[in-house]
Amino acid sequence: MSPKVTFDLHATDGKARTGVISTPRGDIRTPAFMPVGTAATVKAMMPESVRSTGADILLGNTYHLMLRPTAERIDRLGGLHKFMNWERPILTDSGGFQVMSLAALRKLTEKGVTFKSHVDGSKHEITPERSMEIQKLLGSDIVMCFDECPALPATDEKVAESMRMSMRWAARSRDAFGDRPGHALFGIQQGGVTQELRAESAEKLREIEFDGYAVGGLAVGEGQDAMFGVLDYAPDMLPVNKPRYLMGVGKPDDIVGAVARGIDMMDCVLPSRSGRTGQAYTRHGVVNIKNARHIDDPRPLDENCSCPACRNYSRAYLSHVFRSNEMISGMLLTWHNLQYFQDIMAGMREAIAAGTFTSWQADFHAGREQGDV
Ligand SMILES: CCOC(=O)Nc1nc2cc3nc(NC)[nH]c3cc2c(=O)[nH]1
Ligand SMILES: [Zn+2]
Repeated sequence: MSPKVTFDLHATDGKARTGVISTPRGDIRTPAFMPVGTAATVKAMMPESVRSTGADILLGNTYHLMLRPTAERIDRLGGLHKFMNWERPILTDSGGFQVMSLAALRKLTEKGVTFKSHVDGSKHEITPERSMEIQKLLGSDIVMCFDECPALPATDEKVAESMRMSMRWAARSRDAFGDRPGHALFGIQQGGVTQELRAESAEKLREIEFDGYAVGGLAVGEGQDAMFGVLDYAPDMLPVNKPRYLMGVGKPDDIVGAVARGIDMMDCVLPSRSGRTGQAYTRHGVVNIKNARHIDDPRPLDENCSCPACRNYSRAYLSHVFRSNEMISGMLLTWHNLQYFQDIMAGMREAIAAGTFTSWQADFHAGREQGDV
C-alpha cells in the first residue's frame, strides 16, 4: 500500500505489460480485471467470495448509486467501501456512459446532462463538477472524468464534436477533482475509430495531466476487429508510465487481445451477467448449462478450476439448479466465471513477467477451439 496512488511497471513482453498500482487501500496487480459492483454489490456474490477469486479492485456505478440510495446517504453511512463491505480499491465510473444508455428524457448540453431517473422518474443533472462530487462522496479510490461516449454509427464530425466536448469536460473534471492525495483521477480518450481524433484527444489529456488514462468509446458494437484496430495504436498515444484502462471489455479473447496491445485494466459485466443466464466460460470454450447434453454429465464444468462450482458440483447438478431457477445456480456460475476471468489475468501476468506471453496466447487460443463444450 502507499499513501499515494503509484504505478510500477515490472515487465513487458512485446506490447504487453505487467506491474502494480499501489493505493492506500491496497495494491492492484496488472493486467487487472475489475468485477462490476453496480448497485454496491457484485450480483450473487459475497465480497469475500469476490476477493477469493483474486480480484484486487471493484467497479462501482455512479449513475445507479446517485439515484439509489444516493451518494449523500452512502457518505453519511461511512462511504461505499464500508457500505458494501469491500475495503480494497474501488474505481467508480463518471456516470456519463450509463446516463446516456439507461436514463430517460436526457438533455445534453455543454454544461452536462439532465435526465429523468429510470427508477422513479425524478429529475437529475450530472455535470463534470457534480460527477466529481458524487465520486468523492462515495469515497472511490480511482475517479473517472465525466465524458460522453458517442453512440455508433456516427459521422467523423459528430465524433470530433463529441470528443472535443469530452476534453473540455475532462479539464472541468480535473479542476473540480482538486488535489486529493491517495485518490486518482483518470482521463478518458475518445475519438471513435479515427486515428487523428484519437491523437488529438490523447494530446489534450496529456496537457491536462491525469493519474491514469482510459481508452473510451469502444466496445459499443464496433466489433472485435475494429476495436483491435484502434488498440493497435491508441494505447501508445497515452503516457507509457501510467495505467491504461479499457472500459467494458470483454469476452476472454477480447481481454487477451487488449492486454497484448498494451492495456493494463479492464471491466465487464459479462462474467456475472452470463453466469446468471447459464453461460460458463471455461478453458475449452463456453458451456451453456441449459443444453440437454449436461443433464446426466457427472463431470465438473472445468477440471482445472479451483472454484466451489468446479470442486463440489457436477454439470448435472448445475443443469438441474439452472432449470429449476434456483438462486444457487447464479451464485455458482457467477463465482466460476469470475474465477476463470481472474485465472486468465493471473496467467497473463505470470507469462508477461516470464517473457512467455506469445506461447501463453497460443495455448489460450488452442484450448478454446472446441467452441461450445
Ligand atoms: C468506467 C468509466 O468510464 C466512464 O466513466 N465513462 C465511459 N464509460 C464507458 C463504458 C463502456 N462500456 C462499454 N461497453 C460495454 N463501452 C464503454 C465506453 C465508455 C466510455 O467511453 N466512457
Ligand atoms: Zn470453476
